[in-house]
Amino acid sequence: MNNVEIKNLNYSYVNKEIIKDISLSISHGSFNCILGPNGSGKTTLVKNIVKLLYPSKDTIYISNKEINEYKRKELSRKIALVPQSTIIEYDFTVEEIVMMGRMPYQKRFKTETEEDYLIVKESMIKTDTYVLKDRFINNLSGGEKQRAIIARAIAQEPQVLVLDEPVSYLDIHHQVEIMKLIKKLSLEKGITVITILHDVNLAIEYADNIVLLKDGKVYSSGSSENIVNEKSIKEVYDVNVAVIKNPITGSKYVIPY
Ligand SMILES: Nc1ncnc2c1ncn2[C@@H]1O[C@H](COP(=O)(O)OP(=O)(O)OP(=O)(O)O)[C@@H](O)[C@H]1O
Repeated sequence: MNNVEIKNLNYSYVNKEIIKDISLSISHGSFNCILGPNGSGKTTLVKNIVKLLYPSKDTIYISNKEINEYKRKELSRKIALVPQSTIIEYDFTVEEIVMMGRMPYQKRFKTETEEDYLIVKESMIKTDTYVLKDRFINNLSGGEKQRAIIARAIAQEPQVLVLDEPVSYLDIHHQVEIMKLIKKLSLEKGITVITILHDVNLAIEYADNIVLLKDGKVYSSGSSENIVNEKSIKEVYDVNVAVIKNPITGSKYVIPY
């Protein structure tokens, strides 16, 4: 069953065409990585998928329902975004930020329930942010803040989790922890993951499906076995690479030279 279906999506900023006739079928519970050079349209594509930008009618379907037919709160229960950077104007604590993930489930003028607090606590424990719960978000390091934003998205209990370069600010320990956590959520809870990554090798390790974007078009899409090779990486990123076998995992490993 497909969870996210994109049909002939085009998107332009003012007069500049960025997304050019993209079609993708993303199956329920799969782990998808979007790769491509700077400016190739990755963020613009995911902003369309979460309706931060407005895709034209009949181009994006979430659980077989056209995205424009969703009410905002209903869509927020289906799909959560971890953006590339998050600016928070006011001094909220980590716990308050993560609680914001529960807003799509709360009735107007009602306070948080015990269940909300439980889910918020679990989300913080999973992302290693529980120890930070009373700290102000704007006093945290980039990586700590990023983990809190991921906790907020998890607290949203989405069916589709969309992440824009979620590990860019993280040290190697937390990179691995967060990628493992996202993979676990995908496997155990059947969450569909769509994540932008810059690290091709990380994508090879975690993705069921890789989408290689070039100039706003899908260059290729499929398993790393099928689509990652010297030619595709050269054509998409304009860099020479050797693709070897990872001695630990047995999967492909890309070395630029
Ligand atoms: N709000 C905007 N108005 C006009 N042009 C924009 C806007 N946002 C992005 N662009 C342009 O659209 C193109 C694609 O940008 P996008 O952020 O989608 O690329 P990306 O692949 O995510 O890049 P990166 O890897 O650098 O994050 C770029 O040329 C960018 O300058």
